[in-house]
Amino acid sequence: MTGGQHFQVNLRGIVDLFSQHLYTSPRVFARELVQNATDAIAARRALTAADPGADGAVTAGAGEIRIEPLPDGGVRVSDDGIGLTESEVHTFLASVGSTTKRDELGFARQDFLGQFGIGLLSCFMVSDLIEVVSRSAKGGPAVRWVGRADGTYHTEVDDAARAAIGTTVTLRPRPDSAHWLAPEQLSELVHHYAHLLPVPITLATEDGPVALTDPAPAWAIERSDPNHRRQQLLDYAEELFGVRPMDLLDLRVPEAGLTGVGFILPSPSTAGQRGGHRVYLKRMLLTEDADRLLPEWAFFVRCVVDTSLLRPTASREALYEDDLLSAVRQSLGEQIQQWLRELSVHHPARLAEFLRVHHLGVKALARHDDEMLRLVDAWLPYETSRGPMPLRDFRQGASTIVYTETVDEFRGLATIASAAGAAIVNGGYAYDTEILQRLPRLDPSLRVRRLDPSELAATLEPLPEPQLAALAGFLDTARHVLAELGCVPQVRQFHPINVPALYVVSQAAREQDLRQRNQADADDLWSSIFAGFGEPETDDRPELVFNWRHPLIRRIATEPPGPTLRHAVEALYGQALLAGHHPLRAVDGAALNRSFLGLLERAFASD
Ligand SMILES: Nc1ncnc2c1ncn2[C@@H]1O[C@H](COP(=O)(O)OP(=O)(O)OP(=O)(O)O)[C@@H](O)[C@H]1O
Repeated sequence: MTGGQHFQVNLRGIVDLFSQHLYTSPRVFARELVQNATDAIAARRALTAADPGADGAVTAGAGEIRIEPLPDGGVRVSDDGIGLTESEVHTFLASVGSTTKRDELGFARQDFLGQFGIGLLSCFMVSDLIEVVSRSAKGGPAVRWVGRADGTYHTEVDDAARAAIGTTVTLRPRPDSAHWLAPEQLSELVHHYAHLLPVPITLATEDGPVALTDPAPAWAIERSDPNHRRQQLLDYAEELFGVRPMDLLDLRVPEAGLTGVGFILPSPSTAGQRGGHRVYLKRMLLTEDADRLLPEWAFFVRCVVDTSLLRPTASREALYEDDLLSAVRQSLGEQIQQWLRELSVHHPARLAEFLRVHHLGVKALARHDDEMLRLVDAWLPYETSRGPMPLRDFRQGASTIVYTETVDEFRGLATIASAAGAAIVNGGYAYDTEILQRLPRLDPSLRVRRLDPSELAATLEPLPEPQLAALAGFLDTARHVLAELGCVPQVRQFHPINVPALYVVSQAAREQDLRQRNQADADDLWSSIFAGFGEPETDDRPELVFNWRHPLIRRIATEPPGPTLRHAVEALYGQALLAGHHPLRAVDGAALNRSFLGLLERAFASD
C-alpha cells in the first residue's frame, strides 16, 4: 500500500452546507471578517509582548480595523494585525478547518475569537471571490491569495501590494447578494456584531471615517452616582428590549470571565418561557436570544452579558452546552436569589412590586422549588379570614393551616369562620392548593388540610334543647321542603348576625353531590349506570343552617305551617346558595322562582 492520499473538499458543497444548515443568515460573513481582523491584532500584540526587543517590524500597530466600500460594490476590510507569511497563506487560508487559533492540543486559545478554521469560508455565501493581501509581522514579502467559490485559488508574492504589516480582505459583489455588501447594510451588520469590541472599527465614508464601535459595555462604564448608573442602565435596557425593566442586578461569574446585568421584566411572562438573553463572547455579539443561560425558574430576568470562557457552537450563534455553562447557570441563579433576598431585607416595597407583577410565575415555580416557596411564604399576601397577609405571618404559632379550595367557598365561609374563631386561607387561586400542600417542607411540624365546611358548622353554637323543641313545627316544614332539594335543616346561633342561613356542604356531601349532578346531566344510558351507585346516605346531605341570632329567622320560625312558611324556607335556601356562590341546579332555580312569586303574591294580597 502506498502513503495516504489527501481528502478533496468540494467547496460548493461546504458553502451550501454553511448557508443552508449551519448559519441562519449569510450576514455572519461580516462578523467573521471583523473577528479575523481582531484576532490578528491580538496575535500581533502577543508577538510583540513575547519579543519586545525584536526589530521594528514586530512592534504592534495601533490596532484598528478599517472598512472601505469599493466603487464596484465590493468591500475591503483592512487590519494592522499579525498578517500571514506565504507559507501560512497556503496552510491556513486554503485548507478548510485549519487555524492558527488552537494550541498544540487542539484547544481554542483564550486570546482569540476564532477557533474552528472555517469562518473565512462564510464570505463565499455573499461573494464568489475572496482576495487576501497580507504582510506578516514575522517578516517576508507581501503575498496575495485569491480564492474562488468554485474551489480554486492561487497565491503570488507581490511585495508592492501592501507596505504595512497587516491584512486586507476584499470581497466582490455577486448579483444575488450585492445588498449584503452595500455600505449601509454592512456598517449596520458590523455595528450589530462588533460594537463592543475593544478594537476600534471605522467605516470610510465621503465625510471621513465613522466609528462603528462603542467605548465600553453599558454596565462597565464607571459612574460615581449609583442611582445615575441605575437610570443609565435602565435606559440602555429600554432601548434594547423596547420596555423599561422594573429593576436590575449586576451579574458576575469570574470562572467564566462573565460580567453583565440582569434586567427584571416589567410585565408578567409565562413561566417556562426562556431565552431572549443577549450574550457577547469576548465582546463580540454571539446571540440576542440565548435560552440556557439562566435556570428555568428565572423567567422574569433578561440578561445582557459578556463572557470570555463560555464556548460557542460552530455557527457561533448559540452557547455550547457544557459543564461550564451549567456552572454559570447555577451561579447566576444564586445571584438572582441573593438579589431577591436583599430586596426583601432592604427594599420591601420593590419586592412587593416585583411579586405583584410576577406572582403567577413565582407561584408556578414554588410548586417545585423550595427557594421560591420560601419567597411566596414570606412575602406574597394571601386572602385569609384574618385579612390579607403572607402565609408565614398567618401560620405563626399555628400547628395547622386550613384552607378552602375555591374562592367562592372562601367568600361564603370566611366571615363565619372568623366569627367562630377559626382561621382559614383562600386556596382558590392558581397554584395555591399545591403551594399550601408543600408548606410542610418549610416547617415539617405544620399540618395543612382542606376545610370541611361541616366541621365549621359543628362549631356553631347549638340552641338549648327546650328552645329547639319549641321549633318542632318550623323544623318539620323545613325538613319537608328541603328534602325535595336534597338538603336537611339545622338551627344554630352564630355570627355575623346578618347571615340568615348558611348552606353547608360537607366533604362527603360534596362528593355525593357531584355524583348526583353527573347523573342529572347524563343521558339515559349513563343515568341508569350512575343510578347503580345507590341511594344517597342521609348523613351526607348538605345542611341549611338557620341563624337563630337573625331577627327574621326568629319571626319566620314562629309562623304557623302553610304555604307562606314553605315559600320562606325555599327563599332562605335560595339566598344561602347565592350568598355562598354555590351553583344552582334546575330544581334550585325553580324553588327560588316559586318562593319569590309566592311571597310577592302574598305581600300584595295582604295589601
Ligand atoms: N485578517 C487576518 N489576518 C491574519 N490571519 C488571518 C486573517 N483572516 C484569516 N486569517 C488566517 O486564516 C485562518 C482561517 O480563518 P478562518 O476565519 O477560516 O478560521 P478561524 O478564524 O481560525 O476560526 P473560526 O472558524 O472559528 O472563525 C485563521 O486561523 C488565520 O490564521
